Amino acid sequence: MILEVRGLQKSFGGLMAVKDMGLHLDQGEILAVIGPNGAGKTTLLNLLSGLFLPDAGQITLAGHDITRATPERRCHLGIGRAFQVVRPFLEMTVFENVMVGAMFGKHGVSKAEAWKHTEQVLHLTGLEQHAHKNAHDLTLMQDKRLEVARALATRPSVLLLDEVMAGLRPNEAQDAVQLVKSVRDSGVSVLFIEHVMPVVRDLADRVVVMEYGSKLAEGTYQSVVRDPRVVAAYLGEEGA
Ligand SMILES: Nc1ncnc2c1ncn2[C@@H]1O[C@H](COP(=O)(O)OP(=O)(O)OP(=O)(O)O)[C@@H](O)[C@H]1O
Repeated sequence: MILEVRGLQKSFGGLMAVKDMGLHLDQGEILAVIGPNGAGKTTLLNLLSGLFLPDAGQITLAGHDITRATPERRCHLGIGRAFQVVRPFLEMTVFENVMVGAMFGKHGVSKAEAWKHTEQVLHLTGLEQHAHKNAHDLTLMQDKRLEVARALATRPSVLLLDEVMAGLRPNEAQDAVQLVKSVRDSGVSVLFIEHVMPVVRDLADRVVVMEYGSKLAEGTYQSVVRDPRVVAAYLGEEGA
């Protein structure tokens, strides 16, 4: 087990966004976190990456308690994150964007090592031929690839993906599925939030369903989509 969450809790004013939440991510696993709007998925990711601190509960990464660590510390310890809204350094090239992460993601990396790692990440993410383009000249799919590449530049052991497929056409989403599988095959465990169900079906080894800040169900894609509690949670959303 690479990542474990126990009894996690986070309120905003009177609203309990995450409530007694628990989950684990195994080494080399791709785990989907799904759930209706407002279920607490993004808040969970923010707690994992250190953007928010929880009111209660514990997060461990490879056995280390990171519950109250800063985002920078978590990055150094091996948590990488890619966002739905991509924010590369627009005036820099693709190569430079990845190089920044490779230089600063871990302590004591030489420029030569960072350069080599950048080349490897660009190869893995299919951006080699675009390495010298400016970041503002990329297509949406290339933007997503760069977002994943920037997260990988910091050499994470766990990659958190926040709806990275949003806005992609179905054939592009399939390319993105292949990209995430290649990332896993390179030794990175992946936890992703996703609303596009075919992507969840094709990508996830296991699915955790959240509702009202807590875990409602977990299992294979086929088992959770047939779970009457999960069906009811999603139908409730449509009826709202
Ligand atoms: N910074 C914040 N301040 C106040 N309330 C917040 C904040 N972040 C989230 N919330 C509230 O917490 C609840 C959970 O939100 P969250 O964004 O985590 O859900 P989600 O499952 O990611 O939803 P979606 O699928 O729509 O992105 C919502 O009711 C939301 O309005």
